[in-house]
Amino acid sequence: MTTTSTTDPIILAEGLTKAFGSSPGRFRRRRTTDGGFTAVDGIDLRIAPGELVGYIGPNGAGKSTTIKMLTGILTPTSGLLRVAGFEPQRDRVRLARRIGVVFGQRTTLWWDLPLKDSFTLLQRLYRIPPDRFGENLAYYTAALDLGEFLDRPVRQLSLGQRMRGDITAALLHDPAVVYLDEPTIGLDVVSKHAVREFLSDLNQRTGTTILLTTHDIADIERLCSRVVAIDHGRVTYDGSIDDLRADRDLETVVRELYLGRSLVDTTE
Ligand SMILES: Nc1ncnc2c1ncn2[C@@H]1O[C@H](COP(=O)(O)OP(=O)(O)OP(=O)(O)O)[C@@H](O)[C@H]1O
Repeated sequence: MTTTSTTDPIILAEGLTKAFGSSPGRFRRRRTTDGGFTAVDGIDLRIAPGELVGYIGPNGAGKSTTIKMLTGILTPTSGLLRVAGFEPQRDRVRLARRIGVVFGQRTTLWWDLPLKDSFTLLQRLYRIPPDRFGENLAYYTAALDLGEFLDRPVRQLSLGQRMRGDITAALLHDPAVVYLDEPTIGLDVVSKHAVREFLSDLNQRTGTTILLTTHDIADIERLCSRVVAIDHGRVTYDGSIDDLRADRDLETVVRELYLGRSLVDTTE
């Protein structure tokens, strides 16, 4: 018998902090007299396998910095961090097999190569077995309607086509956790809808854990049963959008979440 349960978090952060421009432990406030800056300021987060969580807040709140720590790109200044049982910055290579990342404002695809060649390179990089790769590529080609531009160089793709390519690239190796940083930014209404429906289906079909950063409240409404809002590097709300909507209209919810006011303790 084991004491571990299926509800053990797949993402666990305790007191997660990232300060730029100075040494660990020197920050008590976000801006410091020596010009340093605390982008993420003691975040606690527990995300269970299979959750689809919206991670939102105003510009500069610290969302991308958090995601960069969750992938191992940035090293936390202090605090505890585990993703799929790994310490991201120490186990970056092993963790890479368990996570997928999409940065909506950038592509991870090879610009001059046909889209399908990027996928083949990723197969080699992640050592995806040929059968599995074939199945996944066929699935995503159909689900995201990639067929007509698989042979086109990435630089010739529209934003919506490129985004669908990036999402596929992040999923070909069957990651347990996917971070999506603004996956619908700049897309037209139809493409946004297609991406949302795809993500919802992915989450339900495979149980992939998804952490989604977005400024589009429709993404949150359609996809996320739970929202974590941050501002000035601190969590201001962690709960369901329905709880917020019980006594507020949507416009007020959006304003409060994106202005970063604390919805937890309104006496502040
Ligand atoms: N390498 C860095 N050095 C110094 N400051 C940084 C660095 N990276 C980010 N910051 C600062 O940390 C703060 C948080 O940035 P971050 O990119 O995490 O915000 P964000 O919530 O993702 O914002 P947005 O919604 O605009 O993408 C910002 O004020 C940013 O200027």
